[in-house]
Amino acid sequence: MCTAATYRTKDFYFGRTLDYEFSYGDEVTVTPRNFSFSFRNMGLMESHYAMIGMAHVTEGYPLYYDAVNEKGLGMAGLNFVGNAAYKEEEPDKDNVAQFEFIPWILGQCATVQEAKALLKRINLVKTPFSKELPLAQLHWMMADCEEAITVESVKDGIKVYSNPVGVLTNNPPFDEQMFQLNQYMHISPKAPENLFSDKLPLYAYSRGMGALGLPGDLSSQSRFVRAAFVKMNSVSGDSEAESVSQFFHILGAVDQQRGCCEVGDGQYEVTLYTSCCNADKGIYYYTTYENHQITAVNLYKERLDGTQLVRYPLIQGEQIKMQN
Ligand SMILES: C[C@H](CCC(=O)NCCS(=O)(=O)O)[C@H]1CC[C@H]2[C@@H]3[C@H](O)C[C@@H]4C[C@H](O)CC[C@]4(C)[C@H]3C[C@H](O)[C@]12C
Repeated sequence: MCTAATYRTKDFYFGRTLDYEFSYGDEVTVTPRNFSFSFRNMGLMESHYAMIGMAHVTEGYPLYYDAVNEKGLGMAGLNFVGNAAYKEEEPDKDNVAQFEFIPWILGQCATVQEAKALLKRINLVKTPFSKELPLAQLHWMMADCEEAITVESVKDGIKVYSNPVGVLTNNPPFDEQMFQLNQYMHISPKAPENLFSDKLPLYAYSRGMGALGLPGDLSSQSRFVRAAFVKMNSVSGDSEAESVSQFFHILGAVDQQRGCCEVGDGQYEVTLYTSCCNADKGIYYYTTYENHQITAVNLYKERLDGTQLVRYPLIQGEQIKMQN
């Protein structure tokens, strides 16, 4: 399971948790403006916006899981197993493979509005990257500082939903996830009043009782509700440190600990990494399951007009600061 979220203070932040039972070999990867993307059906894109994000790089290609471009547009792919459907190529459409979707959009669009225009012509095709890396069944959140949308390629075609919460998890489809929020509209950060019966002396015996009923499990619907509640009620200062700290706290609400989500054969899904990108400043912050210290890579410290990928393997292992 995974959860993606946006957050706005003075700057705009976009990030996600990536939850899985193994890593493909993830690296913070900068794609400079003149790296040549060769699209399977759409030809070469020789110059484009620069981007930074988490990717598995193979055969010289950045297979992005999530990224933000130099214009502050962010995009993340999350599992959508059983619902994602990719198509055969169609004439008069932009036939883009699932693994090309992030470079296709972030390479050319500065805003969600521009992405929406491209999405009108898109057909996500079922071309796999390779035999070893078959199609990933995903849906995506795209966001800039103004708005967020969810994009799903399903049996009926491409669905584009406005995402007023700025949160995405996995199944079910996004419209159903949103509908479920209706079930939780009584939940509040404030202390509850006794509406149960004025004939009973009920009272709030503990802090936090306004959120009684907020689901605590790891299912994707429950994580959606929990992340939405935490994000929508989030309060923080607007400095960089306070904003980044708060962002990691928001996604901390849906963190997965080893042992709690068994996926078979003694294997457990865990939060392999959590990212938070300052989309205005191009700084990609991350923590990993093994390393809680926040590490960061700055897009603008690289030569943005370059042609070669710049790759940063994740720093692993707890970095514990001894105080005495
Ligand atoms: C496993 C990741 C999604 C994590 C997630 O949503 N887990 C939830 C599990 S579940 O709902 O509860 O089943 C996805 C997100 C991005 C995916 C990767 C990216 O799409 C890039 C390439 C795409 C290739 O087709 C496959 C390898 C791959 C490198 C993908 C491997 C894997 O499917 C990734 C890493």
